[in-house]
Amino acid sequence: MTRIVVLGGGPGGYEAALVAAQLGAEITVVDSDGIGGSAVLTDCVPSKTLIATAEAAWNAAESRRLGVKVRSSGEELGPSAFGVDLSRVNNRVKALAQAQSVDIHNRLVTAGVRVLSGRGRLLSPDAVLAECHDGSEEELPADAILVATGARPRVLPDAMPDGERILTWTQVYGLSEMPEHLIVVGSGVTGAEFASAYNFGTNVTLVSSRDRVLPGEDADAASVLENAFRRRGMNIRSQSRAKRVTREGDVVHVELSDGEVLTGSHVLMAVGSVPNTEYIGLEEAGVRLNSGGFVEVDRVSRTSVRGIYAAGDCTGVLMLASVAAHQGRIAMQHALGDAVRPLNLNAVAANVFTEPEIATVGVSQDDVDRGEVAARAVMLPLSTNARAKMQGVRDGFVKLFCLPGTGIIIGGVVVAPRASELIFPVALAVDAQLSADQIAHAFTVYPSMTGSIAEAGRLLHLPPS
Ligand SMILES: Cc1cc2nc3c(=O)[nH]c(=O)nc-3n(C[C@H](O)[C@H](O)[C@H](O)COP(=O)(O)OP(=O)(O)OC[C@H]3O[C@@H](n4cnc5c(N)ncnc54)[C@H](O)[C@@H]3O)c2cc1C
Ligand SMILES: NC(=O)c1ccc[n+]([C@@H]2O[C@H](COP(=O)([O-])OP(=O)(O)OC[C@H]3O[C@@H](n4cnc5c(N)ncnc54)[C@H](O)[C@@H]3O)[C@@H](O)[C@H]2O)c1
Repeated sequence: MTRIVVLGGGPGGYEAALVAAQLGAEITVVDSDGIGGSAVLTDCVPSKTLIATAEAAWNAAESRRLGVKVRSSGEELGPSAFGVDLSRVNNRVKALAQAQSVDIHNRLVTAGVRVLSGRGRLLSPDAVLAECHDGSEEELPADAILVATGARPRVLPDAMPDGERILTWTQVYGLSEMPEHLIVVGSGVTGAEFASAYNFGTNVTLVSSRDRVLPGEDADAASVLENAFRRRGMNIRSQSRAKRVTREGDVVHVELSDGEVLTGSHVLMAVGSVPNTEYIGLEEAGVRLNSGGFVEVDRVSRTSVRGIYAAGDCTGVLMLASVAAHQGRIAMQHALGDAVRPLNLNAVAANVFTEPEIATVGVSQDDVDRGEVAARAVMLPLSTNARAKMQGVRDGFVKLFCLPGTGIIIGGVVVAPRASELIFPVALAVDAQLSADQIAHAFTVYPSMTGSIAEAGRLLHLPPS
């Protein structure tokens, strides 16, 4: 039986373990912080649970625009009528994350995977040492090793988190009361999502080092989001870098690189991640890391050393739970001689869970504008969509990209509430190489937001020449 050892029990590691068990391998997962990894315990699952509360609060507050009022008093409910019990919210967040971790642990054990709680380290390209939390040590011989150790928040030396008022995103769930004034440093996906979630009931200032929020996303989408943020009272400081963060009793000061000092009650540092690739024997085993410390891998998750694979955030390849899981599964399929489809980043769907959400798949407007891809594009604002009007949706659009000659769909963007769900037909079209005409031809429900996706397909139709 092929022996596989996985370092790390996040989506990269646990999804790989499930595939390896199904393919008949003898598999051990060594995980240091809890099965499910950061994705389940500190990052993806907790943040989306927090955002679910923010979304519910916004919908309630906005409901008066649709005619909802308090029955007994006859009063309309404005945003000031709603508050958030952060202690209750965070208890729910932590309980849900823990339960999800237990579920995954049970799935692994049921599938026949051995789970060791502790830290793993490579002794050689074919052996791992597990230093278990119960004080024991075990040497695990391996025919193949998967490194899926993830990443952790980047910490700036002049902005050391104290876990109380200067926080990383893993520490916010310890708060029991809403911050009076939250300063979010960093306007990447993490910063934007937290700024959006707290933009209900809290003063939020977003410090963005670039000229717009979400510099890596579609510029039209980022501009819609920025307008929505400002409309709800968020203070956005563009082209501002945080140089130093200090605490003075109950207040925090954020010194910007132009010398200005912002004062708030709490700071959330969202300035990126660093990979967990140090002190685990990678370089000693000959595994090549890039200048940022990420493990170099090819499209079937092989590292520079035969028999050692890597998956997920420790590789720095599109840091998403879905991509980590995919890389992990591919690694096991390759290691165990199953059929493998190499990773195709052009078909990855991703979503920014802000209000509104921004979902993307395939080529981007930037790729087209830079001339890297030839495409025809169409953008349809949701303001023309009947369902959006009925639902009181103010912001959003659908954008599709197709190849100029064949009309094959190669990418798209949806900005809308629940864009994460609406992007699926576009992702399917990209993966299955459907044409704009095929999208246009499929029935959509009337009225529905997806009607705008089909309409965008119709707008891309070329008349016979
Ligand atoms: C705030 C935030 C929100 C996010 N939201 C989303 C989202 O909505 N959707 C999405 O797709 N992605 C999201 N992501 C990204 C997603 O969380 C990561 O891409 C995902 O966690 C990567 O999975 P992984 O398995 O590589 O690593 P992780 O989930 O980090 O798991 C790695 C595990 O390995 C353990 N480990 C480390 N070193 C060792 C060792 N030596 N031995 C044993 N174990 C070790 C770690 O403790 C951890 O438990 C979010 C990220 C952040 C920061
Ligand atoms: N919904 C999701 O799928 C989701 C959510 C969160 C994160 N993620 C993933 O995690 C990865 C990391 O995202 P991220 O947003 O954590 O990191 P990031 O590196 O993408 O963004 C960090 C931002 O902080 C800025 N910054 C750095 N130092 C600064 C300073 N001193 N002052 C002001 N700004 C500063 C950077 O310029 C950058 O724009 C991404 O690949 C993302 O896709 C995904």
